[in-house]
Amino acid sequence: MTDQAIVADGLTKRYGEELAVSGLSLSIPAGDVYGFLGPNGAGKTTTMRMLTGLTQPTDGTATVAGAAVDERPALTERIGYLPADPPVFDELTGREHLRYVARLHELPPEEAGERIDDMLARFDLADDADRRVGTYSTGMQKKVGAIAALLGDPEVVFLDEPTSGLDPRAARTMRDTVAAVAERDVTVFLSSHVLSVVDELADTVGVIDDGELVAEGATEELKRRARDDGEADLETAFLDITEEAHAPDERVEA
Ligand SMILES: Nc1ncnc2c1ncn2[C@@H]1O[C@H](COP(=O)(O)OP(=O)(O)OP(=O)(O)O)[C@@H](O)[C@H]1O
Repeated sequence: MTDQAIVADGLTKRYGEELAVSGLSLSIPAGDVYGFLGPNGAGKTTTMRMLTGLTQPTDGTATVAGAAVDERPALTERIGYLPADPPVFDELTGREHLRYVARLHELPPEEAGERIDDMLARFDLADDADRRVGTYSTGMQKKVGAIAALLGDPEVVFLDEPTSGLDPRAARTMRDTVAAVAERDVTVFLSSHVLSVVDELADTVGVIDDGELVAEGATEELKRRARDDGEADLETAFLDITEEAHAPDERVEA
């Protein structure tokens, strides 16, 4: 794996007239936890869909874990993706769904079985593993999606709102799991509106607004930039950055 786990150069996505992501360039070192923040509609999910090969960029290029995002087989082998609303097969049980994902990653069945049992127990899903996913609550489906994203031992994992819909204990488990994954030098691209989660986990934060990256830096540095009185927090930094991005440009008005 190269030193940079995620490299994007001028990544752009246009939906008709709508410019969802505009000339986004990223260079994220391997092993980093990168918090990707932005207001509703800023372009976070669109960026993640481009970086995971699910949506083709209108312009620009990107490489994730050494695979170009249009090299689907090589890319999907090396990455995991937990979308905000993970797709699940209603007719399968939780365990069957995860076995299917393990087969896609060509995990040996015995190893897959052990890993699935371990993750189901960790997420307190063991007792429900043999029930149809269609009968699961939103939070239970999110847990299955998270296990599926991590099952193939990805080099880079994309997590869109990983704690939303989870009860406090499950949210804690999710945060601990992400921290443990990051300890193993997996690169984590984490998008969440829950800034305490990003603050806890992210080494670096990037802020996207109206499709453009408007700030990027070490989490602590971004917080310090927001306040110089020692009361720095990520929420203040986020509000300042996104307000500035929308402030009328006086030079243009003059
Ligand atoms: N399939 C699509 N067709 C048309 N427009 C789209 C499509 N997907 C996203 N968009 C538009 O692209 C922009 C960015 O959307 P995106 O879902 O990437 O935002 P987001 O930052 O993930 O927002 P949120 O925080 O609300 O989830 C929005 O204006 C959205 O309406």
